[in-house]
Amino acid sequence: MTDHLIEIHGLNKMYDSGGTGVAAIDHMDFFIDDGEFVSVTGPSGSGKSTLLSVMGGMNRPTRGTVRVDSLDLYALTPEQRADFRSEYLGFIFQSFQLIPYLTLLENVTVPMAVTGRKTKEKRDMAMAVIERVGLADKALRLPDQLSGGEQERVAIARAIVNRPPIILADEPTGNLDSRTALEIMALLQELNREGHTIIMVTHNREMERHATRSVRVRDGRIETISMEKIEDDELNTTADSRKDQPELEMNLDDL
Ligand SMILES: Nc1ncnc2c1ncn2[C@@H]1O[C@H](COP(=O)(O)OP(=O)(O)OP(=O)(O)O)[C@@H](O)[C@H]1O
Repeated sequence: MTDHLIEIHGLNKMYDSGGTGVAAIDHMDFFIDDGEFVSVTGPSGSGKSTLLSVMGGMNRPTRGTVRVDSLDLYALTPEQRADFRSEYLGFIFQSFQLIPYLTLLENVTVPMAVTGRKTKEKRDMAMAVIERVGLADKALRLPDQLSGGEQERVAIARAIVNRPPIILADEPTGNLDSRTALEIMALLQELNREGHTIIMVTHNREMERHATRSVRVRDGRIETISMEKIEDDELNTTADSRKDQPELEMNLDDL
């Protein structure tokens, strides 16, 4: 049994780029504990998205292991890995990846398609997370009838609807203005406080301070990694910087 929720050992990922190998991940070792909110920052092309997809069981590494809750992800069969993903992971992408012809409610219901839950139960669970992210009055709208920040909240609602212990977020604020980005970060912090472990990839170092620990990558390697949680007073600074922001319409207690 491992003590860490996620363990990365000797990780390497090569891509074939016109006959030349590109090392998107060039030997990484680190771990993430249950309850952390880890930011992964680094310049464009440094391997952040590759790392997230490898950690999410979607991109087989060339060498090394990824263990989640002591499961060796790439020793599983593809079916076992798919089951693992639906049980353990919620994904949030920069581009939202909402289905344009489905309502917000239907979009959030999609990850429950394979859960065998009854239709009413799925609808109730979807509505609970939609309320949670402050969009109950817009549940029957289509994605293009929502603002960018609202679409991001739908993407978050969809990611948490199956109550996964781990949320993987790839540039969750990349398409948002700074005020909306802060609202989204506040929502991620709330989810983290309630027990979701979050790994967030971002090129924006401003977002790093909202996490409890940071990993900086460059050229596929770890440049720096903070081993200690970011202190509470630093997080309070973050909270202070949000004082001027409007109250979020969220019911954070009912999940
Ligand atoms: N499918 C692929 N085939 C070949 N090379 C790839 C592929 N995906 C990524 N790469 C290369 O691997 C390296 C790391 O890419 P990756 O997308 O992981 O970086 P990133 O830090 O997420 O970048 P960005 O911030 O621009 O999204 C880059 O050199 C990229 O060109």
